[in-house]
Amino acid sequence: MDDPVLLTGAGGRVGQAILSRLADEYDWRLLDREPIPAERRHGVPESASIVADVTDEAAIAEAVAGCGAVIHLAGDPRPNAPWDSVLANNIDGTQTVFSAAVDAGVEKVAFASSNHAVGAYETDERTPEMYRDDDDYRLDGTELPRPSNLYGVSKASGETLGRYYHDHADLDVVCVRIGNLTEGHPPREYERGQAMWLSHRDCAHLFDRCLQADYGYEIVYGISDNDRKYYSIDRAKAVLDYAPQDNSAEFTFEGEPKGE
Ligand SMILES: NC(=O)C1=CN([C@@H]2O[C@H](COP(=O)(O)OP(=O)(O)OC[C@H]3O[C@@H](n4cnc5c(N)ncnc54)[C@H](O)[C@@H]3O)[C@@H](O)[C@H]2O)C=CC1
Ligand SMILES: O=C1O[C@H](COP(=O)(O)O)[C@@H](O)[C@H](O)[C@H]1O
Repeated sequence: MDDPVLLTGAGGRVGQAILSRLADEYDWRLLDREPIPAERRHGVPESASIVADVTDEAAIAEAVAGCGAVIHLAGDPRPNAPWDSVLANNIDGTQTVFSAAVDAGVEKVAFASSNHAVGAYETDERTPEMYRDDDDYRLDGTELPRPSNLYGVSKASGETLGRYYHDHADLDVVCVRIGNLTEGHPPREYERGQAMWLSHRDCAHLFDRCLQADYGYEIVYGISDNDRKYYSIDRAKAVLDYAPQDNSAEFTFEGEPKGE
């Protein structure tokens, strides 16, 4: 990807996992509604950092002009976020980004979806067994959304907006149902979190592949190669050439490295 890449939500947790490892690999444009301090730009110049809300059509049109790709992360990430917030930040904001991307002739958009788009598959009958490494239950991205909450509804809506802009405007879209991103170790003493752990380096690698690979419309799961898992990463491997390096089984339940 030689053209500039717009990274929305660049100042947040996922944005930092990506930028801290890939700052030198792309001609980034960073966008966040909060100013991004120098230490969180990782060498990207201030002139390439835009302070704007993703619901601001004019600002997003300007931000995306000339870009070849967008990684769209900006939004309210709280599983308990209220409807008014996810409606504005996650649904309206995502529609604004997809629409502006199409108008600007952007080639591909990687959209940060979530495990909460499908959280209701975790029924009382299946849990906690499905979080364990001896259970073979898998979601693979072909299943219908079954959101956990209104935040999950907003993420399913983003996936559907991506489908719409792919089908009607030929935009290449990959929706990454991100699991649980933590730095340095998997979520501590949390079976579900350890089954859907996404390490920082696997996160950066996965979004790098989203920028490099060829695809039309895809839904993939964004987790590390955990022994415990109920999300298949086969599609991400096949389509994106995703090759994760981390596995929550290399840590104790308390989150300490097991060592050799
Ligand atoms: N952290 C995780 O484990 C997971 C994150 N995700 C998704 O990944 C994306 C990023 O999440 P995090 O980095 O964890 O959240 P975060 O809250 O750390 O970062 C989000 C960033 O987006 C910005 N932002 C929020 N609303 C905005 C708006 N209307 N306009 C412009 N900027 C806005 C915030 O200022 C913040 O810097 C979100 O869409 C979230 O739903 C999905 C699954 C798991
Ligand atoms: O989508 C998200 O999911 C992760 C994991 O969910 P949790 O309910 O197990 O915490 C969450 O940490 C993150 O904030 C959210 O954006």
